[in-house]
Amino acid sequence: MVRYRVRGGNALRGTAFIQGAKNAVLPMIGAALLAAKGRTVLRNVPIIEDVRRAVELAEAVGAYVELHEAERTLVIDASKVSSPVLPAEIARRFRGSVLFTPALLHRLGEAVVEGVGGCNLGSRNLDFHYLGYKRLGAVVDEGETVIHVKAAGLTGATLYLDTPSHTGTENLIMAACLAKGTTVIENAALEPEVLDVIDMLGKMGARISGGGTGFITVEGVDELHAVEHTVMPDRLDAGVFAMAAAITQGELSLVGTGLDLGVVRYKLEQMGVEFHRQGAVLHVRCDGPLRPINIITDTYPGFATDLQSPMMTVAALADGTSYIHERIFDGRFALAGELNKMGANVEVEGSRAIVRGRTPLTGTHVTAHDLRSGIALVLAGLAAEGETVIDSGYLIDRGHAHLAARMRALGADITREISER
Ligand SMILES: CC(=O)N[C@H]1[C@@H](OP(=O)(O)OP(=O)(O)OC[C@H]2O[C@@H](n3ccc(=O)[nH]c3=O)[C@H](O)[C@@H]2O)O[C@H](CO)[C@@H](O)[C@@H]1O
Ligand SMILES: C=C(OP(=O)(O)O)C(=O)O
Repeated sequence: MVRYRVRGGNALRGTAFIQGAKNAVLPMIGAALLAAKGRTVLRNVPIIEDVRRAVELAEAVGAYVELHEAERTLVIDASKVSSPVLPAEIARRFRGSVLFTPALLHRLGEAVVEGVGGCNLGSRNLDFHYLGYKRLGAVVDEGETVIHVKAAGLTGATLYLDTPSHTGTENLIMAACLAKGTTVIENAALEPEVLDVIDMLGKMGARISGGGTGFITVEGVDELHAVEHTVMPDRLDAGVFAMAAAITQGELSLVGTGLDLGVVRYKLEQMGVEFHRQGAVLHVRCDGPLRPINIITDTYPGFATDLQSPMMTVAALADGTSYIHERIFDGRFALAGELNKMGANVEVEGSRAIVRGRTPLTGTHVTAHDLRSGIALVLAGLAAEGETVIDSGYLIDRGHAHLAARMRALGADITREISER
């Protein structure tokens, strides 16, 4: 079992190197399997557990994969993909497994999904994915545990998503790329990671327009070819490091952020955190008390739900009462109980949380219930008095690469341990 141990009180200072985006690299690995010939090269790959699971899953269906960790580079040869089965023991360990379905459908005419994992955040339906496949001509057998999707060939259609699902949009784009004719996806997701995937698919030969507008048009092509692509920076990793500077009264230069932090930056600025861009480097510092904040999570360009938990930690350290409204997931407040064990005062009422700060935080033994509550507890540990022990660190490692080493380089007192239980 992986465990993080954090001793609080150190201000974080220095240069923080931001990793490549988890939520872009996973669909890109799925996209690489669409190329029947050649080798795909992905650069700036974050060395996280989800990528390791995606590599295992790609190998399980017959792809040849090299993960060069030091070079943060993946080489994928999908020419020998031969098994339609996404085995439960790998697929149930991460959400990104759902992104392998379109390639298997196109390459083998079927996909057998033995399970899909991911953070436990309440209901996480896949009905938009399966309804979309059906409208493109696939047959979907939804068994109790195994889902079997079959298609002798897909044909373009007009698709509508009730809400702009992130992986749903990526999956339907990938399904439409090699379908016959034109597909229109209405109410498509606008996330920058989706646009990065569209960029890669375009290089592969796909004909996709409308990315970032909510209405995506895909003209089907006969084949896609292997390409080289550099994964965009992880805006969630960047947000966490910005918050780490804020709550430790530190000063960080974020390198690799590339994109603007958007609403996260504006919210932190409202709390009293200062940002300053110098060319490609984003500086963040805080040397005064934090003000309370109101947050409403939403799809892009709204406040990302994946930063809601880390922001709850920041709010607990602000002087006054903050309000958080979680609108994407119906079970994403597991952090509250753990933060309260450390001395926070967080009250949850349905989809809303009231955070009464500032209360001094004291280190104790806490549990990560999902990736983002895990990293939020690391943040709490950085600002707490004494030692915070966080289990299970595997969940944090699902999405943040070399976290302890990167934070230690900035002055944090944090270790990653492998424990017996
Ligand atoms: C690997 C990946 O990219 N994960 C991200 C992706 O997850 P994921 O793509 O799973 O999230 P979605 O955008 O699909 O889900 C958002 C909401 O829509 C609902 N829904 C979704 C699909 C569907 O077919 N039916 C349905 O009802 C879900 O139950 C959930 O309440 O976007 C989430 C929301 O930004 C992020 O938290 C995750 O980090
Ligand atoms: C919810 C998340 O991930 P996943 O969709 O991979 O479970 C996340 O990254 O916070």
